[in-house]
Amino acid sequence: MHYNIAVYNGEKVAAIIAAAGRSERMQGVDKIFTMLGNRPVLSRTVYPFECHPFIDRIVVVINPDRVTPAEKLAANEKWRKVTDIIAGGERRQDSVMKAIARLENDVKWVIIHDGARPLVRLAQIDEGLDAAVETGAAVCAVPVTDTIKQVSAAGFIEATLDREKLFAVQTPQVFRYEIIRRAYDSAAQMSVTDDASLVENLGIRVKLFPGSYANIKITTPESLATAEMLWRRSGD
Ligand SMILES: Nc1ccn([C@@H]2O[C@H](COP(=O)(O)OP(=O)(O)OP(=O)(O)O)[C@@H](O)[C@H]2O)c(=O)n1
Ligand SMILES: C[C@](O)(CO)[C@H](O)COP(=O)(O)O
Repeated sequence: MHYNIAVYNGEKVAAIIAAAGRSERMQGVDKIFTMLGNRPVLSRTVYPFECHPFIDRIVVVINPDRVTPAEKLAANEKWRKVTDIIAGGERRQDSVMKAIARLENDVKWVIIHDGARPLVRLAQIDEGLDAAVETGAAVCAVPVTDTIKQVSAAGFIEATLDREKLFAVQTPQVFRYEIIRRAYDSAAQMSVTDDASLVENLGIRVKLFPGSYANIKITTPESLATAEMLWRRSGD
């Protein structure tokens, strides 16, 4: 059953959980269903969105081979807000595009989040919505902590970039529905690694809001080990 009661400033908010990747860098572990503190990573990721008072509905995009396990998980977890579990596409952006197509015009805000970032906090959802009010687009990010070099194809340093201006962008990424829909519609030929890139391409300013060094993306076995340590430390 879907309860239509949640709004942000009177406007409906949908979340998209992009979880349709192939976990190719995980050496055979399906990172979306692997356990983190006795619960699958996907459960951990969906939970803050399921609990959040502003989120009305959630679309989960899943690898085509894993739709049935995801549906079983949704039933076990008794997720009330997950209205759609759909098969993803080839690239992350193809998966997100399929999810956006599921949303109707009555949704005013869309929060896009990686299924592989289970350590997102409830407060980051609030902060993202508040940050997005100004231009209709906001992404969470942290200052980079390494020195970043621009390198030639031959492997030589070309430039040392000014670290003060460099941020590592995470998810959640928050957009007005009309903006993200237009961004995805207008950039079918572009290949991007995050949703904000498509919005930037429209010439719309994207605001940063504080991410967290704990909001890691599980990408490699090492990052899963880090996530487990961070999860234990969080005390949940
Ligand atoms: N076709 C795709 C590819 C990725 N993702 C999702 O986008 C997020 C970020 O992608 P990434 O960490 O690169 O995940 P994978 O694509 O699974 O990783 P890999 O490249 O190692 O296969 C993940 O939650 C992943 O499930 C997606 O929904 N659809
Ligand atoms: C969207 C993202 O998580 C922001 O950091 C990231 O760009 C996803 O990249 P990936 O290549 O799909 O891991």
